[in-house]
Amino acid sequence: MAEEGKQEQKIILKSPALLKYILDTSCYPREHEQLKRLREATVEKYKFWSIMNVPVDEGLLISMLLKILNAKKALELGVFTGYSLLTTALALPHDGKIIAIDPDKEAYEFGLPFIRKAGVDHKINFFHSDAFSVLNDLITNGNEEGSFDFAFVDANKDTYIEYYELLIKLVKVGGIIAFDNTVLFGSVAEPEEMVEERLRPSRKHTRELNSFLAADSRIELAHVSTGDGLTLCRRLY
Ligand SMILES: C[S@@+](CC[C@H](N)C(=O)[O-])C[C@H]1O[C@@H](n2cnc3c(N)ncnc32)[C@H](O)[C@@H]1O
Repeated sequence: MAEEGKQEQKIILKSPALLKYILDTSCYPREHEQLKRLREATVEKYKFWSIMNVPVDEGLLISMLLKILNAKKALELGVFTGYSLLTTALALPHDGKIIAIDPDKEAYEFGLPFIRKAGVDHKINFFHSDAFSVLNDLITNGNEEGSFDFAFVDANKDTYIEYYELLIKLVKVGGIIAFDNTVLFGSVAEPEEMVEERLRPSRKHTRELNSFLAADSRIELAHVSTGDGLTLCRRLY
């Protein structure tokens, strides 16, 4: 299927066949019906750009992580059509809350009917905005420091370190900040001249982020080989 082919481009496993095996055996059969419909509708409308949706294996991991954390309050930076947002909304309890931020309202509204059908839209507060201003506002005017269990960052790569400095204040001690695309199609490990020119700025920012996080004593770190790379940062103090 076309959408499976797209996810295979994110492979960091031994072979595309191995990823297909994992997706077919353990992931697609476990995918919530509305997530599957949202994923298929996104492929239909956005074609190549549907690759921006978080892949199914990563979604299942995020869902389990949220439940292990007993998370009630989450932040999401970069919503697009809402695959990771719906994943998060399904994993939080009935009274859970998510602040979701994206300057692209049209893509969010495209995914909203699937979120509504899943019965979890009441948990979401969508901000049609750049993430930086909302995060600053939550700190300065919202008195929200130390109140979030989980933050998922899947937005513009050039300001991930700036987002991190705000998010480390907003998540509680023991809470998790998760950064997506931290291997960036494998480009982080390739010499710059081998990387497509359009990817080079994001590759540079992602490499800087990875080194920065690895050296930061405020967090416990796990760089997880799923999807396009998922870095989990658990706030220690
Ligand atoms: C990779 S997509 C997010 C995919 C989404 N997590 C999913 O699973 O479907 C990246 C999104 O980041 C958004 N974005 C770009 N700049 C942003 C910013 N400054 N603040 C918040 N979101 C931003 C884009 O509009 C785009 O929808």
